[in-house]
Amino acid sequence: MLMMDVDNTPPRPSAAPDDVLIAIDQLSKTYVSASGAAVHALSRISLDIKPGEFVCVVGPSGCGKSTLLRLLAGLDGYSDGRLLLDGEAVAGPSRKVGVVFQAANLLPWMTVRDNVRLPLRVGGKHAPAADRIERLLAVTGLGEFGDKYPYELSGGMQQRAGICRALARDPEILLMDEPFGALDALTRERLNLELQRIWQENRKTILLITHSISEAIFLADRVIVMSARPGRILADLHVPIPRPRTFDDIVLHPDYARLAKEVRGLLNAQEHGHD
Ligand SMILES: Nc1ncnc2c1ncn2[C@@H]1O[C@H](COP(=O)(O)OP(=O)(O)OP(=O)(O)O)[C@@H](O)[C@H]1O
Repeated sequence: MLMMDVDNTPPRPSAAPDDVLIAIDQLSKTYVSASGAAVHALSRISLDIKPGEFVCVVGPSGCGKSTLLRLLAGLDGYSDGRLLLDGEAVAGPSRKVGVVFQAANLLPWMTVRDNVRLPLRVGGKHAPAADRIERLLAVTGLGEFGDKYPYELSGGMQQRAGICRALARDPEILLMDEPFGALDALTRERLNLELQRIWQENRKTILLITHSISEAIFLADRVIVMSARPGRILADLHVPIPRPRTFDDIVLHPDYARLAKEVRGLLNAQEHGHD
């Protein structure tokens, strides 16, 4: 008998394998509420994300999606488990990571260009790559708006500026928490198309949280479905639909219908679990 036929599965190595950029291993997070009660937000989440993958996370409200993103961004500490970015334990915010939240949070007294440039200045780079900033503005349709102030922009444009700012330092990983949640449906679809294009051009690794099943399937290589709190992973669904995708085409795709039904079924079961 060949030795390799024997099932002696090795223990998980301490560093993630080369083809894993984000390694989440048995990750748990418990908050202590103002009244002193323990709030179990995440329970033993395990998930590996490869470089260049586009992963969308859906789940019921309060299931710990934003918590997961904050832990990945190094903005909060975890209670148990392991969290590695590029083989290194997350111990705080990293230059490898850009974050986009639901509100663009642009500084109102700075122009769009200065807002986008801000992470480079804060990061101590004295000669921010002007070309790069201009290219980012152009790619996101803000080429003509660099000198404007945030109040002069629509909500969708502000959100695009927020994406530019997150990309300014050329991070390997982009974490997006409901980035288009506050926008009208058409603007949201347009920005989904733009994000698809930006991702295809740059191949960042993206983890995006959304409440929209169609947005998740449209954008993702994988859709992760989380349970009600404490958040666990219920399903990790591969989206085999070729890119570039359009909304008109994708809704007619049999895999779209199959995946949407599966995700909806899982989420509905969670809602009923609360009854
Ligand atoms: N700082 C905190 N202190 C105590 N509890 C918290 C804290 N932050 C979040 N929680 C709780 O942890 C749970 C998960 O919150 P989180 O914001 O991660 O959920 P979510 O899935 O992103 O929700 P939503 O979809 O509504 O944005 C919730 O019950 C929330 O009340």
